[in-house]
Amino acid sequence: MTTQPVRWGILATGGIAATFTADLLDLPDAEVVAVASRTDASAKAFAERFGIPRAYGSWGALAEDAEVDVVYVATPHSAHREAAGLCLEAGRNVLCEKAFTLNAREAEELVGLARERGLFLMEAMWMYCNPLIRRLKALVDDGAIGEVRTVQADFGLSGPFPAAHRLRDPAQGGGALLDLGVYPVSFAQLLLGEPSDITARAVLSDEGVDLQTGMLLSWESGAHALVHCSIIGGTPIMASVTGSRGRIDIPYGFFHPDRFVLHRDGRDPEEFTADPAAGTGASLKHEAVEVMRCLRAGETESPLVPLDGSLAVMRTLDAVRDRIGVRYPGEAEQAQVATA
Ligand SMILES: NC(=O)C1=CN([C@@H]2O[C@H](COP(=O)(O)OP(=O)(O)OC[C@H]3O[C@@H](n4cnc5c(N)ncnc54)[C@H](OP(=O)(O)O)[C@@H]3O)[C@@H](O)[C@H]2O)C=CC1
Ligand SMILES: O=C1CO[C@H](CO)[C@@H](O)[C@@H]1O
Repeated sequence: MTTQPVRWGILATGGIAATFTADLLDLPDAEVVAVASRTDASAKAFAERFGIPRAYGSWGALAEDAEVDVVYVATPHSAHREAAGLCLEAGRNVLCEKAFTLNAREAEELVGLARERGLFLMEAMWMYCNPLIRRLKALVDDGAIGEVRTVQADFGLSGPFPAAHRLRDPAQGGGALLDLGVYPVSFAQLLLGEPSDITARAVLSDEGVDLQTGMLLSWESGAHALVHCSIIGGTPIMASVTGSRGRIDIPYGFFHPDRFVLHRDGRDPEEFTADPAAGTGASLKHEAVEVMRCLRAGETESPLVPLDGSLAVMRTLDAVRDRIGVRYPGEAEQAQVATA
């Protein structure tokens, strides 16, 4: 039996759009049929580079393309709501880059749209689709280290990122938290769910984005997560999960691992490594494969990256930003509308 390829549309032509498109083109059951940009020139250049048949100079034109099965939204965070919303309203399924949106309110709107229309929507939290992260979660859920007491995870890059870079620009949802902190927070919440208490401290830039943020997330069980992110310092980018009967350590690059070590109390350490046949940990193919599996199975949500999980992460990021005093342009007005 032959499988019809899933027809992808790419919305935006920046760094991750190119990486993801290259990975898609390597999958035999995926086809990239269209790309959209804010400008015709950029859409055409991207289409030529990757051999994509249709190039649109507007997001709306891609959203209206009924020959597209799913759109990958790869804009800066500030535009996820608008771009993904346009696509959902026009009847397209959507894979939307992390952080899912600027804030939980926007995320709820997208989830509402998708659920009302019976369309597929997923945050591109590729870490959750990584085979070793899935293995780690299964081990923890099966009690391999007992009851989880502490999660530690960090993601810091030294840059330097110039003031014009999206990571420093409030108008693009810049800062360490939404771009990098979303990984350690999502890691902790994968294992422990939504925290009941949140403490955070940050150093802010002159533009008002967080340069580095330290967070202590707490759960009623007594579990803690110590989480850190930075765009002014290259941290180890490691994670560990400590339980009542052992610990799991993930080395550098914890959010796309090729290896981790399980220490069960009283036993020799056990090493888990990626199956090379399944692709490297750093591949974005794992999430693309999951999206296509869901579409073929008629599932509108991925069990690996559930929408309620993405909403819970956005609520945590909102709470952290509330503690550290980061607000993005337009958010003050949104809050007034919401409470009016
Ligand atoms: N999964 C992963 O490993 C990674 C995920 N990401 C996520 O992907 C998203 C994009 O990041 P990245 O590709 O690094 O960003 P880039 O700045 O490289 O690209 C973003 C693209 O979005 C489009 N765009 C739409 N609106 C704007 C705007 N207001 N200002 C600037 N560009 C805009 C532009 O494309 P055009 O000119 O065609 O309109 C631009 O090229 C972010 O959400 C980020 O968190 C980023 C890196 C890695
Ligand atoms: O999601 C991401 C993964 O890592 C990148 C850097 O290495 C980040 O900039 C990015 O946004």
